[in-house]
Amino acid sequence: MSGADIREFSRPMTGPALVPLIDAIEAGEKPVVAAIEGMALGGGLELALGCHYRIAHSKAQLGLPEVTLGLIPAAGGTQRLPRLIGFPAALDMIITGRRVSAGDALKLGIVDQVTERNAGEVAVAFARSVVDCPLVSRRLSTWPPLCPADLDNILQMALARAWQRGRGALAPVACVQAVQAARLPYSQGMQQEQKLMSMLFASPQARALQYCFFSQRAVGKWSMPNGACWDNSTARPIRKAAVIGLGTMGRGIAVCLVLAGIPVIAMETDEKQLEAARRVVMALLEKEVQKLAVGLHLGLIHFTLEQRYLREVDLVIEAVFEDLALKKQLFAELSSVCHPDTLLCTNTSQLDVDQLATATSRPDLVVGMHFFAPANKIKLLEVVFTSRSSPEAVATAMQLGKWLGKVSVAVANCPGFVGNRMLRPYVEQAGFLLEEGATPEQVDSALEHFGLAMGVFRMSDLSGLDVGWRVRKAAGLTGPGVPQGQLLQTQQGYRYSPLADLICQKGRLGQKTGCGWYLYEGPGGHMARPDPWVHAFLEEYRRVHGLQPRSIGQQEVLERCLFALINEGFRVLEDRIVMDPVALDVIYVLGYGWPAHTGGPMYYAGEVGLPRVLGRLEYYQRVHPDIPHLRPSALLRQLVAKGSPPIHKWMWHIEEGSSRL
Ligand SMILES: CCC[C@H](O)CC(=O)SCCNC(=O)CCNC(=O)[C@H](O)C(C)(C)COP(=O)([O-])OP(=O)([O-])OC[C@H]1O[C@@H](n2cnc3c(N)ncnc32)[C@H](O)[C@@H]1OP(=O)([O-])[O-]
Repeated sequence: MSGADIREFSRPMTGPALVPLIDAIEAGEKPVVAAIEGMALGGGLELALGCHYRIAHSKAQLGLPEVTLGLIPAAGGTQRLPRLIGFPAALDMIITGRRVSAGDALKLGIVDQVTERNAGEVAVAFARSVVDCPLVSRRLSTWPPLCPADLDNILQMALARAWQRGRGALAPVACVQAVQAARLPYSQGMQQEQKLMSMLFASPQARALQYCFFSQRAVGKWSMPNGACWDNSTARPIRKAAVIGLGTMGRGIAVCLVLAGIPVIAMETDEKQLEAARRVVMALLEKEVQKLAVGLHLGLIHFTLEQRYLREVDLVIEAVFEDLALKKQLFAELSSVCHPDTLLCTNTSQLDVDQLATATSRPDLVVGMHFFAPANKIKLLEVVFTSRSSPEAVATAMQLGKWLGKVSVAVANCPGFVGNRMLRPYVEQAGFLLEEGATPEQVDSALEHFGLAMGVFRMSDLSGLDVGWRVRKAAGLTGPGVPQGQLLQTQQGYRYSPLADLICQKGRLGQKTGCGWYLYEGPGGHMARPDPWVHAFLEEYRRVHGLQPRSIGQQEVLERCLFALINEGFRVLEDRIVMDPVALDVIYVLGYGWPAHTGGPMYYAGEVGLPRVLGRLEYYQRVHPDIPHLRPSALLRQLVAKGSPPIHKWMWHIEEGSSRL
């Protein structure tokens, strides 16, 4: 049972109230045994906690995921679970919303028995065996709370962890407060639980998180401009796959495939790189085997230097060095080496998938599968289709993503696809703010205070400043033939900040070199500290170029960076790169650390108010007429003119607009 019907949250709840129902079961004189066959989540687990005994099938999963919906368990879970398994374990489950396996639930004491047989049948037999046993000790709400001596410290640490998990998110903090009330008598604790739930239930954050829940499922119902979509396209079975290029991304992708039980040919051209990859991949798999406690055939993966093994695979994912010529050459080779029906996928994050398709004899079987680092952790997968990609190829890549535990989002091929395309104006504004007087830490703290997992400069240092540098060189924006560091340098007619290029030229590439926008404890360090060298560098740059620094507030940082990103999102919709704005929100929440409790960039724009977003962009565009990314998109203007319809109606206006053309 997956808990309360989330769809009911936006309308009056129907059916019997759960709390009195569970209390009545618990108080009853007949032993009630919960049989947990599949999922016991949220209200489902809370109902089971009100029963006197719990039997779970070995494949069952249990959890209280309410926090992921901006809520708290509100049918006694915050009061019964700490009594049953203690405060630390209960806090961990409730603050994270994570699911536990039946085996772990047995170890924790949540269930009384785990069975490989039909849980219902076992529960009936169990009920018969306890029919004469007294129930008084089985009523959790009557148990005294198990208050450890250091409970205050445990709660303080839980509060700090709750805050760290989602800066600005209300629900994790409320979870701690509700569990804290389990030190009181049950009825008083329940009053606190209900009070906190009432505060959260109608909150904008709860609505935003529930929007995220449904959005991540809606993107599975993908469609393409040519009318192909999820329910008229058939995915092919993937009996064996290959990963070519075993750098960081290739290794993560190979791990994903093996964990999904798909045999993998892991291929490199360099012996040393192959051996290094073998060691890393096998270590990652060993770790997953221990963590997941599942049987895994490590023999599923075969490391090789030889292309001949590629003949037997159904799908190839290349993750070689991000160089177009190299990838085109590889795709041309794959055309002749692989079986004619083999899908050829690229993990490129920036390069033109259409050009790769052209390099093959099967452009219809070429799609992008853009994983996000670390590939075996980040749930997002951008499936990039070209105008020639067949619906079957897209359906297969989307399906494979799901098998790998990813949320696959189908996007049309364009520079940067969706995530990186929207990121460009965001990063660009951050650079301009440095020129105008801000420091990297001022910009980052404003963005992180908003809730982003990492500010733009910390994120750049993590991924490596040379990544963006290579892209700008390829775009002809910088490099040996391009004049460097001139006043508000214009490139291709628009304002361009050379700051990142100048930093890279100094060999400051971020964490990997021990310095970038920040200073680290050494190459590979992670502790970002403000760097006096960067401050002096910025002051000198402004002096040389006659730039009068000014104090820049958090509001301007957020508006310039986030609204520029949102504006590009509207352009992505105008260009029909995706067919639904929820796709942009899913991409940013899952792939770029956008705070889920605000719904995602496009949902957030609706919450802020489209007229305000438009007005602020118009203001900044007047102040900075040489920055086209600040020019409000036509769709944003159109939506405001139409009275700012809700997000699920935006695409209708695009259809309406394009049908008028
Ligand atoms: C009084 C308060 C009591 C309590 O404390 C509050 C709660 O219980 S709060 C609730 C706490 N419970 C949770 O937070 C559990 C939320 N659910 C999940 O975590 C996963 O769905 C689950 C793990 C159950 C299955 O994963 P999977 O196998 O990958 O499958 P899937 O995920 O693709 O879902 C298939 C379809 O079912 C839909 N749907 C699913 N659950 C719900 C729901 N509760 N409601 C409505 N719909 C739901 C889902 O939208 C999708 O619809 P569609 O139209 O086909 O796209």
